[in-house]
Amino acid sequence: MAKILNLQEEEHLVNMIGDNSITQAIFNYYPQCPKPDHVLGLKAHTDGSIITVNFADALGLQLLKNGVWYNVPIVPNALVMNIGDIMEILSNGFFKSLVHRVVTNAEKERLSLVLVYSLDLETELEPVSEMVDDKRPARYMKIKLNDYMEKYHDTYATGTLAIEGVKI
Ligand SMILES: O=C(O)CCC(=O)C(=O)O
Ligand SMILES: [Fe+2]
Repeated sequence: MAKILNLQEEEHLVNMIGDNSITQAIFNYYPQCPKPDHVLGLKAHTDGSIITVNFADALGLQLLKNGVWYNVPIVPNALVMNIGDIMEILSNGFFKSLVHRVVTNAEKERLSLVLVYSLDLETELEPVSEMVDDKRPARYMKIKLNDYMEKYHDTYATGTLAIEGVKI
């Protein structure tokens, strides 16, 4: 990703990942649902991660693009990766955190294993300096990851997106 951003210091993003960086493994179980039109498995959100890796056994994950929800297909033995809020902030908005949700299924249950790769909670999050210049000033305010995650959980509960709250 540092290469895509053309960062001089290619290891910069990797070097941000230290001994206290957090990886969460989340196992989601979605039972069969007799009323999939009325019940979501997981409401629309972005992940508060650098990147997220997802492995699921059935359709259900949907992504939002230009106001339209699309099914993420199940490709045998393939992992799905999505960008999270941390990467959107570090890249100064070059990479976008993916809005996604999970719909329920009347026919079958669903299992997913989600790996959420994050940083040390003490990290001061802000766009990396190389992604900021006069033409493209910082689009996200500086915030400690711990404080960001607090906002993230509050906004998740209210159904809004934390990333919107740190945009300048
Ligand atoms: O169950 C899934 O496929 C996605 C779960 C998810 O988006 C999450 O745990 O953040
Ligand atoms: Fe998610």
